[in-house]
Amino acid sequence: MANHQELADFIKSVHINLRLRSREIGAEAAWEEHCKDHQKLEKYAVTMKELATVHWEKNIKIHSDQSGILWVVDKCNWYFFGEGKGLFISKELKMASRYSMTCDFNNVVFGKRISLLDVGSCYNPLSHFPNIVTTAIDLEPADKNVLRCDFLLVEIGDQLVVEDNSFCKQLPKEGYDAILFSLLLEYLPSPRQRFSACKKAMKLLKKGGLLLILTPDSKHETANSRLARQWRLALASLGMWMLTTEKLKHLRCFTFVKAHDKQIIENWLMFQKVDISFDEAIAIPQDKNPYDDFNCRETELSTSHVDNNFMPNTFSQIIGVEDIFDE
Ligand SMILES: C[S@@+](CC[C@H](N)C(=O)[O-])C[C@H]1O[C@@H](n2cnc3c(N)ncnc32)[C@H](O)[C@@H]1O
Repeated sequence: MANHQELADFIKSVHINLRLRSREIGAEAAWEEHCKDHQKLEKYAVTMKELATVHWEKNIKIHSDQSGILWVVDKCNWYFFGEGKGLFISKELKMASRYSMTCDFNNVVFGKRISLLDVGSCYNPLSHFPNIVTTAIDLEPADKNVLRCDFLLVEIGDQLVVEDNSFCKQLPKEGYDAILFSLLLEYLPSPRQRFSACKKAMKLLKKGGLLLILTPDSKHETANSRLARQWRLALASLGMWMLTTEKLKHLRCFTFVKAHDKQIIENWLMFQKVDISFDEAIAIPQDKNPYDDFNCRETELSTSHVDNNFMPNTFSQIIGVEDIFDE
């Protein structure tokens, strides 16, 4: 078994190589090249699974109330079976009345178990929770229950289409109660690709459905608040309200809800100061990192401060829930 640092270095080197390559030849071409490197993708999958299940698992046992995965389960239970959904509906109604509009919630029905699409799942960590039925997809699955799929390319249609070799060809439109992007967006090298992933999530979610985003952030509560605001506006332009944002020690966790009526959120957006194009707005601090200290292209690297945020784990305390509608 490799040690934690070796595994972490390899993961970071893959992310950084992809970002640097994307600067050289453009994000689309770099992505295509990356996806053809099956050996690297396979090594990434095995490494990520080992990091999470062997090394991070130990910490989860000590801090069981603070793991990223348990945060997701907790948030889903709060939203679908606790007060979250009702809270959201009353807020959206209040917002509708501000614009003299009405909002119809009759077509929103969720079952007793949450259907959740885990994008970039790696090893399907949510498979053991009784309230959640997962569809787990990944570029390179690390578990037999994960479907092979490039979320950026997958088609959207009437139903889930899986080919013989567990290749997911199509996902169902408005087919999911919840979608999870756990450490997914920063893997994608450009803001446009991240925006396009969020756009796809919007199409796949039911109205009133939940998009949960976990992204590495080890800085203090407000350090990345400008970026967080950009994300909020970009997601709003797609028709999703930011419901909560919580800063854990190494993570920022967001929940967004697909609006029941897109017109209401469009009205809200008209009154916001928007100084960036939405498809460039899902930026991350690493986009501006020159990586001057990144000399070795494959397995070894001198550590980058920003990318260290990804490591070593996904825990810490929850320190607050923001009210979405109060500026
Ligand atoms: C940093 S790992 C996170 C794994 C897991 N979600 C977690 O939180 O521990 C990112 C994962 O996203 C997958 N991924 C990246 N881009 C993807 C895409 N376009 N479609 C599907 N999976 C993708 C990678 O293969 C990798 O397994």
